[in-house]
Amino acid sequence: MSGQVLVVDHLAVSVAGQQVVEDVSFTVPATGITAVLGRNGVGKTSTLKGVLGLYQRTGEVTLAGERIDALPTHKVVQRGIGYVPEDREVFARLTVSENLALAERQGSATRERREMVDRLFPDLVQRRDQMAGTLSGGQQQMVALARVLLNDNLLLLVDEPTKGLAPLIVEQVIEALRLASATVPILLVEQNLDVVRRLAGDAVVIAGGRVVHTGSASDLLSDELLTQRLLGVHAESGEVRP
Ligand SMILES: Nc1ncnc2c1ncn2[C@@H]1O[C@H](COP(=O)(O)OP(=O)(O)OP(=O)(O)O)[C@@H](O)[C@H]1O
Repeated sequence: MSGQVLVVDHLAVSVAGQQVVEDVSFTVPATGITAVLGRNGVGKTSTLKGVLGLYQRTGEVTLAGERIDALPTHKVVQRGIGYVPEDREVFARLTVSENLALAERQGSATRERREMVDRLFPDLVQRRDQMAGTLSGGQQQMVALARVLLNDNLLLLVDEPTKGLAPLIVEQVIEALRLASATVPILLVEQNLDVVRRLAGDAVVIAGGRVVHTGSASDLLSDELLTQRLLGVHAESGEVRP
């Protein structure tokens, strides 16, 4: 396989008849974490949903060398894209182990994968009989990540995993993402630039429905003027602003 797991070429995305992503092109390397950055409402989430086919899209999307842009969402997922949505979305009134059991795709989860997930998230092993709704935000994020790691994915799309979490919990999520990214490449939407600096190899910046910058995340974030211009924030001061 080439060095890219995902190639997005001239993707346009519409929701409720309105175009929310105009023309987005970028590639995702087959290893590590690639960050999608941009001010609020520029279309980061819609880009992920366009790749998944949840929103109507045009353009070319190629996963591991095969076009997936004409496929319905369930086929995209079967080809090997795991999605961790914003706000985690665990089944609150089911236990941790029930949440995980429901995520296992037929023929994909193996004993080795279950053991790997148990090794990555020992906290979840201890809490397997706890209702997911009573977990902390960070633990819920671990459930959400564990669910996609149970399956044999080529790529994970992870949307704002640290949103609304306390700093200590953010540290746990960073560690979980770091461990997860050693097993599968991740396309990460993230507003917290400290998290991006610590995790991401590459960054894709969206503005006005288009990609306005691609390149090394650390090069971008070490360039004060560029970060300020593209994201409206000084690199060392944390969150991307509207
Ligand atoms: N389901 C929807 N119905 C109507 N409009 C939508 C819907 N989803 C997204 N939009 C609109 O599309 C635009 C892009 O939204 P999107 O959530 O993709 O941006 P974002 O960059 O992820 O923003 P944020 O950082 O706030 O999560 C926004 O103007 C938003 O209001």
